[in-house]
Amino acid sequence: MDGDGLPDGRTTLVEAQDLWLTVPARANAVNPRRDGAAGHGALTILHDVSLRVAEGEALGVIGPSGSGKTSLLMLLAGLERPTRGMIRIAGTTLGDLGEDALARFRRQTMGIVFQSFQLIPTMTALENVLVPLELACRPDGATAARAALDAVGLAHRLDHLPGELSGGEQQRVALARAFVTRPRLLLADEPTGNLDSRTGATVMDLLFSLQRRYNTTLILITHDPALAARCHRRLRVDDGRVVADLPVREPAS
Ligand SMILES: Nc1ncnc2c1ncn2[C@@H]1O[C@H](COP(=O)(O)OP(=O)(O)OP(=O)(O)O)[C@@H](O)[C@H]1O
Repeated sequence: MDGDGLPDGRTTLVEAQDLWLTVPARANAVNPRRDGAAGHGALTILHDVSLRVAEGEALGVIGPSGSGKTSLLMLLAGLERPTRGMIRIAGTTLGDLGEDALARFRRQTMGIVFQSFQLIPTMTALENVLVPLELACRPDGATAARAALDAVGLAHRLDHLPGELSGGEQQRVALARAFVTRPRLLLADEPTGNLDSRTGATVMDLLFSLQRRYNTTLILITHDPALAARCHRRLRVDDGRVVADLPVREPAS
């Protein structure tokens, strides 16, 4: 079984329980919080965070700068390990996996979109989108990558390097790369943060349309209240804690 049932019959895809993230004090320069939770001078970035996200749900994560949103996303992606607590995604407990198994699980289950696009600069758009397909040993890789770039309106830019594309185009390549393996979970960290508002709106229309088309579970970090309002639910984080979990609502279109 993939996950527990929620009261309304939906399946839980992502579950986090009592997550703490603590780092040595000297590593933190921006928002030090010294509560000694993990020894003298340790900084606790996340405190006792729990959440559940249903399959197909879009969750917006909002909160002030430095409140811990990206740190939470890094834990959910398995790119960082929590100091305490449990994360279960699609029935798999991340803490049970070693690094190789975790990387494999991440490739099979998740797509990640970053504010800074994170494309490989020496590879063309097509080659960038091919990377996750090749790692998954997909024999139809080239066809799938072309179709994914077509779906984001970039069929005519397959052979261009990221440096030859605009910011919005680069983020569309990143979306194609994230969705090409049809991940069950898409993690997006301020995907429009480096784009002007008009380009950002186009990228987000595309992201939500792909999310709905594939029934992808979405966890979206955003500073933009209008984007958060397009999600089914909003989680407000402040000072490393979840301070509000605003209930399911009809998302704005
Ligand atoms: N590896 C680390 N070592 C030390 N401090 C860290 C580390 N990662 C994050 N922090 C600190 O944890 C706090 C939360 O950072 P995080 O990037 O999660 O916040 P955020 O809510 O995403 O902020 P923003 O909206 O500005 O991107 C910040 O004070 C940051 O400096």
